[in-house]
Amino acid sequence: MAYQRLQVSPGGPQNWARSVRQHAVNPTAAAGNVFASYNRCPFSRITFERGFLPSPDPLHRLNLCNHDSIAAEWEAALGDIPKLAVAAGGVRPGGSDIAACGTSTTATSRGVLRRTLEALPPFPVGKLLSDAATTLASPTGGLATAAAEHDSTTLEELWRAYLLLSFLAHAYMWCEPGPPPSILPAVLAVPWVRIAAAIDMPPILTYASYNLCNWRRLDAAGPVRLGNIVCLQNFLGGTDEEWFRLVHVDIEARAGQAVAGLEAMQRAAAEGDSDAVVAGLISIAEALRDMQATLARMGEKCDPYIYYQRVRTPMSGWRNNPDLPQGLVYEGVSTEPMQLYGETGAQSSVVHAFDAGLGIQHDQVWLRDYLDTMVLHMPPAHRAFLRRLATANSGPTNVRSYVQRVATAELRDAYNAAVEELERFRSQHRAFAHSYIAKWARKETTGTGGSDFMPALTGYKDTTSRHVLPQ
Ligand code: HEM
Repeated sequence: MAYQRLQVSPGGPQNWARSVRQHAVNPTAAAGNVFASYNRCPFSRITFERGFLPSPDPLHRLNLCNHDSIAAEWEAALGDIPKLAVAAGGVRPGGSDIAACGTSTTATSRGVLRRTLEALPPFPVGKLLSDAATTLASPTGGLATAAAEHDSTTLEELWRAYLLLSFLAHAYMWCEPGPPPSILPAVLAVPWVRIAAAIDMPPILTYASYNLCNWRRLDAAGPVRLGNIVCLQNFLGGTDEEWFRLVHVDIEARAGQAVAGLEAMQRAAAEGDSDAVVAGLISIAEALRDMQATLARMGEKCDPYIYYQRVRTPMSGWRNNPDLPQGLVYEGVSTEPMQLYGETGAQSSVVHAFDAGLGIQHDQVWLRDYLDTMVLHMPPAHRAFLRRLATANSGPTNVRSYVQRVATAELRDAYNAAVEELERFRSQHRAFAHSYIAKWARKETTGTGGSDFMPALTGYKDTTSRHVLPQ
């Protein structure tokens, strides 16, 4: 299936934004902009130590649970997902492939998982939003300071609520056997849309909720590295799912050494500081080598067959997904189905940031459009960061142009080494997409992010290598 054809859908990439605007009946709607404000959210600081991962570390549970029994009930349901999924019969292996082979059931079933989630009391969304608005108006500004202490309701709390509702909704959709339902019940849909709107995110499982907000350190003083991190939340659970996610978190942290210096590198280009530009380029190459070393460890504890059969399905969305060709109706929000891409590494800001820093342009429209759409699934602070990097490319801060103009061997070699490492990462990653997905698919399949992924990943890799500068 050609990716270009996949692009044509009634939903459109802005469908979620439009629906959210129309239906977010948020009593604190005026405060919506406050919640999405860049300098107060846990994603606003992009650091050398942890890159795009949030600071402080993600919340383990809603603080509201301390004095709200209904919030505690929702957290308990979240913790029970792996158990409920097993009791209900587990995910449908391999997504729509099995349906194509005629071995799945035809009608959507309502097993114990779906029945349990439907019976939850209304999520305390109004309380969370009004508490957050109050805290943000306070002198501490919503940051987790000593004064705010652990029980303060902050933006972190809204991101935790986003994770909670995203996992519960995707468990409802995908963690029972048989075809998925075409309607998400209001008990899940309404609070999910409202919380997502408040933090300016789409109501779908994103890389931010699946990976960025989903880890804790075993030794709180130790590094964010494999061996010292575990997941906060799983769908089915088990080593393979946990490891798949933790490899992403480790990669995000390792990228920090380079992404946090990208804007400084661009400024150095404008100031003609060649040594600083070379240093920035070397740090990109080093970060990419570290990222490859971590990605190479994926197979240690995440088996390709288990990944394909069990880990992958719950990440799926409802756009370009043959299981839900019309999309999904969010009951209580709209009677029109929404079409949204599922979770994918393409929503990580790291590779987008390196593309921007190195001036790599994906000229083919279908490749560029897909990455642009993935940016809409990132935290607002990261979108703003990528916009700044892209804007800088139109002036003297463009690093690639600077390297071409000054043309010393040292600059060119450092630039080419960074581009070559990015191409190696993409090439290695493409091989993983083949051995973890394409190899097992019995018919053409799309990524959980909805792309025709093998041609797309080849395209991104080839475009990258074409940016190596001639000697
Ligand atoms: C077994 C491991 C992995 C598999 C099977 C896999 C699969 C995929 C697939 C299928 C896509 C196409 C988009 C879609 O979902 O439709 C994709 C895109 C992407 N993934 Fe992964 N992925 C894996 C690990 C990772 C990791 C660890 C990262 C690191 C952050 C990552 C970053 C990306 C990026 C940046 C893209 C966009 C394409 C590009 O810019 O080259 N992936 N991945």
